[in-house]
Amino acid sequence: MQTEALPSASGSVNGTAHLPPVAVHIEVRLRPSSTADVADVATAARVFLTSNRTTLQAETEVVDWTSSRFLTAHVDRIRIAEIASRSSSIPITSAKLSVHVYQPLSDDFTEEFSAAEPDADQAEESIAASVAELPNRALDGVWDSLVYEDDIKTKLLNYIYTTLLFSDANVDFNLVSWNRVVLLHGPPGTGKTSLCKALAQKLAIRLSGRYTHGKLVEINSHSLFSKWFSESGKLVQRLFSMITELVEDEAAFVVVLIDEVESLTAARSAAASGTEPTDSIRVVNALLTQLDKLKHRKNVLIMTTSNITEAIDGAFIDRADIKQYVGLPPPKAIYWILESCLRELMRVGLVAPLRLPSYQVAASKESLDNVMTPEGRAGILLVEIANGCRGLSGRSLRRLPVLAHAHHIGMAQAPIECEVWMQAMRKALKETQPENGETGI
Ligand SMILES: Nc1ncnc2c1ncn2[C@@H]1O[C@H](COP(=O)(O)OP(=O)(O)OP(=O)(O)O)[C@@H](O)[C@H]1O
Repeated sequence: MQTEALPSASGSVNGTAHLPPVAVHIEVRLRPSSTADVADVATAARVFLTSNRTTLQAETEVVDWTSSRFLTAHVDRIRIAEIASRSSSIPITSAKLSVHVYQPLSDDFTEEFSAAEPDADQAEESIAASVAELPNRALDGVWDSLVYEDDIKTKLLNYIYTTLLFSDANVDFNLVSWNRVVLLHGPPGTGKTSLCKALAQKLAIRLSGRYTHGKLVEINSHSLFSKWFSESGKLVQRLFSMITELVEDEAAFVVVLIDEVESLTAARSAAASGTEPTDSIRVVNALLTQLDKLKHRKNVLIMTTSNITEAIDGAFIDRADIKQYVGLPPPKAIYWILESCLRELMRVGLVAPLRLPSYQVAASKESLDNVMTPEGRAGILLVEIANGCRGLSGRSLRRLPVLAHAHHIGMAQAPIECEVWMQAMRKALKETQPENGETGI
């Protein structure tokens, strides 16, 4: 079994004197031009970390590896990803390093799948799905950019670990079964689609020991309910035969993403109440049948998203192994998101560099000692802004720096002091909040 590629389900420490080593996942990205042997790069990264680190901190970039000529020639990013422990930092002596070396492809490796018959006139208008090769450069870093307070990301990774473990152990499907379907639901702009794509990328990196490559199939739900509606049932069948073909390649791990799944599955209940044509029942039934067929495959995962959970067909919801609510971010997550925006603007030179304190420090009374330093003032101001942003989606938050610049900074010479930029964000936030307190951004 090769399930060690993902963190264990609990990751907890057992309290005995001789603790087993803790799995630490290191992700190493090869340069596009590198032809180095993956095993050599993994060894070099392992040697570098064990000789230059005393502790390892989860979710951090390693930046000082350029002292290794071999790594410099072949690698452009090393990241300490997850640590399978409750603690986010562990001594290197307790760590069992799992090094995952990958070389992402460019976006050009995306194909489109038309819903129409190959020779039909409407072929161009009816793109039913796109298929991207993974790992993909466009998706690199998305996983790290998504911030949730409750550990949604670990939950998803642990679910995949469980399904791999159960599949490898040949658990009898008649006795214990699962459907390989995940449903993320919640308000718009909370990162559901991004999280699905980021998970697909993560799996392609993490499972590279057992699958040589990954595929992300994005289904366009709307095109399945096209104006050629009576054709939709057949269309679902054709689409899923294409997916089955991909899944038959056992060297590939395939993630199928169905966004706004309610548009596909609401139809059956509407049909039952007489407001939808019976064709739509056929589409939903075709979809459910096809999903049932895929559950026996080891190398596939169906990720679905919805903004309106109430509208989803009950039979579909019942098939989802994980139904995860993805809500609006709380102040702590808002702080992290805005801080990541500011860090990016500092990286490109639009904002003057400043080391912002963590949320815990900035929000606690102890930090008042630092209130007079630029870092302390900036931290306190950012906490205030984060509190004022309650109720905003991640999408709106990532837009706030743009509005701040457009409305309040304009032509001023970069780099702008961080505090000035934050004041501008505060003004932009106020302007978008109508009298009743609801925000309009
Ligand atoms: N929790 C979050 N942390 C960081 N960024 C976030 C978060 N939530 C949303 N975003 C950002 O908001 C943008 C929109 O996210 P995305 O389209 O994935 O959301 P969604 O929930 O699928 O929205 P919709 O339902 O409207 O399609 C992305 O750029 C994403 O990075």
